[in-house]
Amino acid sequence: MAFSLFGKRDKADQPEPQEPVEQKRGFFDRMKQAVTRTRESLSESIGSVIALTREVDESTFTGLEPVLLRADLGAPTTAIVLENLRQRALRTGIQGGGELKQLLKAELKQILDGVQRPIQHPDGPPEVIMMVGVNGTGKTTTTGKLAAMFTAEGRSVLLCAADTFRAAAIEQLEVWANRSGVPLIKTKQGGDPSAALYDACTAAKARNTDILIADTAGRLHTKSDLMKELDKMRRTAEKLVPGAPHQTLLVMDATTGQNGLQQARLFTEAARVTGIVLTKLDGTAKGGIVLAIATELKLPVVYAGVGEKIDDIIPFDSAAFIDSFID
Ligand SMILES: Nc1nc2c(ncn2[C@@H]2O[C@H](COP(=O)(O)OP(=O)(O)OP(=O)(O)O)[C@@H](O)[C@H]2O)c(=O)[nH]1
Repeated sequence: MAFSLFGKRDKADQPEPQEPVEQKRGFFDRMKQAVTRTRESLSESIGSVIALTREVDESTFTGLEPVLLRADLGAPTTAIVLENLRQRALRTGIQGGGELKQLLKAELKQILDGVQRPIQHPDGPPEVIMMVGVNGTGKTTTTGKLAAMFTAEGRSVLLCAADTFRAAAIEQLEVWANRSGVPLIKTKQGGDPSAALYDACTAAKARNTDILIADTAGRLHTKSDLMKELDKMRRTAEKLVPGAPHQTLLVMDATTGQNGLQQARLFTEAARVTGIVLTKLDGTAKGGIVLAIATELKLPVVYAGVGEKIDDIIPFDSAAFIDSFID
């Protein structure tokens, strides 16, 4: 197995390419842009708590609680953050609000870092990635964006239209495939998604394709026949490619907040999810859901969707997120 961060794949005989400084800067700026709404609302409310803070005491934490809840950290995560902050504040004997803000940032970053883990890539191609999730979260769009991103990084990509349920999904993916110039394996609407995946795995092996991404139909964890279908897809991939699917990415819509989290919790248990893609981060003031995902799902956010265009996806970086989240 080759290990690396941020979805970068290192070929055994090549030194791992460093992420260019400008590219990192670009990701940082785009993250900052994407969480503008969350930051603005948070900064204002944290600002007013801090303005009242001559000395950090219990009233400071009481003041912070609704602020974190409004940013959608959720009750359990907010309670953990405040308790840890209280302990840290006691230990370090901090005084003013400025120091408190730095401690809060450190606390939040630690939560995110705690669930980050290197992506385990297979020793040889193809790497199989399955996109799963409830309806309308952005699976097809994200599949298209990832295809473009990997292609731009010099990897060969094959797409599999395994969403044979939604009428327009195959055509939609075809449009994305054409945009980034990658081949697509599809079957007709209503066809067996596992059969499409079987063909795609066979083709990816024969063509020595680096990455195969399968877009699957939106489903609820409560639909047991559809969850079984996902399981069948997994088994089909595994039969043809050792260790496949190497990544199962749950696509979550950031704008659905705590409701989405509840669905995701049950989904991750059933579908062996390895990481989260958080879409529509650009459209919400509730970016704190990232922290709730870390504490409650114990899964890393691997990519963030920050718009509807083909390049509106960024590898998730906890430092960039926290710096963008709290000014
Ligand atoms: N603003 C914004 N919109 C997004 C993002 N990702 C996806 N969308 C939009 O979300 C809508 C749904 O996206 P799809 O990719 O069709 O969702 P899906 O999960 O494949 O849908 P089903 O197959 O029905 O489950 C589309 O209008 C996308 O343009 C994002 O990161 N930001």
